[in-house]
Amino acid sequence: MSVTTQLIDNQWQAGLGHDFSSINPSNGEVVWQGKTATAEQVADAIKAARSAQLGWADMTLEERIVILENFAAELKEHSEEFATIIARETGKPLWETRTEVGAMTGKIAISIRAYNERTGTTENPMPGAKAFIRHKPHGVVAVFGPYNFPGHLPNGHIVPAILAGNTVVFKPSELTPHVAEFTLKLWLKAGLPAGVINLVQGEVDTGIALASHQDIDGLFFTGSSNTGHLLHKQFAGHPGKILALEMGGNNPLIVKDVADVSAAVHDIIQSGFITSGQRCTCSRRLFIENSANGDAILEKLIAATKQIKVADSFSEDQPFMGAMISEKAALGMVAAQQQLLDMGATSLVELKHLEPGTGFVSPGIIDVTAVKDMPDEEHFGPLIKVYRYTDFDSAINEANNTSFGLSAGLLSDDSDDYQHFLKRIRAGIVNWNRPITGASSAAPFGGIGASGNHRASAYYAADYCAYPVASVEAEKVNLPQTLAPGLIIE
Ligand SMILES: NC(=O)C1=CN([C@@H]2O[C@H](COP(=O)(O)OP(=O)(O)OC[C@H]3O[C@@H](n4cnc5c(N)ncnc54)[C@H](O)[C@@H]3O)[C@@H](O)[C@H]2O)C=CC1
Ligand SMILES: O=C(O)CCC(=O)N[C@@H](CCC(=O)O)C(=O)O
Repeated sequence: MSVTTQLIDNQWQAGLGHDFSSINPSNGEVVWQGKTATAEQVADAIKAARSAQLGWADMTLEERIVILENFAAELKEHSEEFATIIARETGKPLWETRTEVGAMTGKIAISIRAYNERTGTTENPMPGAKAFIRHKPHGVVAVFGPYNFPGHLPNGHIVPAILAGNTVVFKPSELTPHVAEFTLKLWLKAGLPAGVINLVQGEVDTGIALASHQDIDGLFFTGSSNTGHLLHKQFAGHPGKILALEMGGNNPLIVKDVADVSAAVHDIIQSGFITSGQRCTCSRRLFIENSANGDAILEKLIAATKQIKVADSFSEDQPFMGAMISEKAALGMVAAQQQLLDMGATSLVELKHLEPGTGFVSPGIIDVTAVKDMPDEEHFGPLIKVYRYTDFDSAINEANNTSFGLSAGLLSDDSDDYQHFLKRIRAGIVNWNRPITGASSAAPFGGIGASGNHRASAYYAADYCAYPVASVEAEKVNLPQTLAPGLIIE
């Protein structure tokens, strides 16, 4: 049972709520056990963040950067241990969790650049005074993280938030408590002052206690669209609080006239099946032309999909896909596939639950061209839904026929096609002849519609971590040479 579950004011505490645990989805082993934070512990964490905030913001930017860079050094030093913890708790292959730790490390330098470029201080001369634009932190912000990148995605909110002078109460996914605990241990080694990042762990009730607390100034969320919508409703009537929502997608990838069929198949697989389909950017809908080229791509895709290696995170011969996050998630994908089959879809490669008690599934492809009234749902796993099309514009229209708008892509050798697509497609990430996953931290990252609330993360996270302050300043009060008409001051 972990007694280092909650970190409040740099003091580790056991939770005082109920038991919860995390399970390695590759083999059912219990990875971590602890108790949830109660509403009182959440309130204590917010109080600690509030007490620390002014002191933290009063430090110079350079002083805060030293702590952040120490954290990057700790990540580097403990990278293998950390990648192993992420792999055990999520089921992702080790090669992939190593890249997750790398992305966390890279986030520090990128956030510093973004802070200076997007929210730094600018000074402009004006007659008898100076005009300044500065940025100030909001205060205490809550950060909510998802399970699929339990290190990297919360880090994408936490690093820019504290860099800007905010303090944080972090509520990770209940499926990945060990990753969160290890992250905070590294922050402590980095010399983080008390109260700057507080960790509260638990399930939905802990999340509700944090999100609904009066004394937070904002909430940065990465997670499902359903939860994001609940939070958005909860924040209605609080225009003074900042809410950044990074949610899911029902992302389309259109393929049209490509000479290199193998390259197209590679990009389709990277888009649809990486992380066992558990990336918000994964393509869920694949549009393939009714043509000889389309047939060749589909045939090769089916053959390559059947050969995708699915195995344990630590297999010597590393797999492309590990287990999904849980057996429940795996069975959910089998049920989603069955629902589509019942609606008239045709299975091209069956997604199968591979081993009872684990999250292992094989990747699936299903042709949904004949299905009327397709549900506009994010199926968060390795199932590609194929739509055959004859007319490019109708494919683009159908690609846009979703309430989401996170990522979208076109595979085509014709640049005119891409210009046509780029103008019409509605999404925050639009790629051409590249996978639609693997977005860069050095670019804005966010979607439109049900995918977000116009507060893009990654490079633009700086924008929601601080508010602008415009000032006109002069060293002394000066009487203007010319007074306004009708004004006499003697
Ligand atoms: N747009 C983006 O940047 C990304 C979006 N995602 C999305 O995240 C989802 C997968 O992550 P999950 O962990 O399943 O998301 P989730 O929405 O279930 O959980 C996210 C966080 O919210 C908390 N939570 C859940 N219900 C809550 C409530 N009623 N009140 C307050 N807190 C609550 C959870 O405990 C967790 O900490 C997928 O839909 C995926 O598309 C994942 C990665 C990136
Ligand atoms: O937040 C960033 O620094 C960049 C965005 C990012 O890392 N996106 C990844 C994973 C997001 C997800 O789907 O869970 C990606 O686009 O693959």
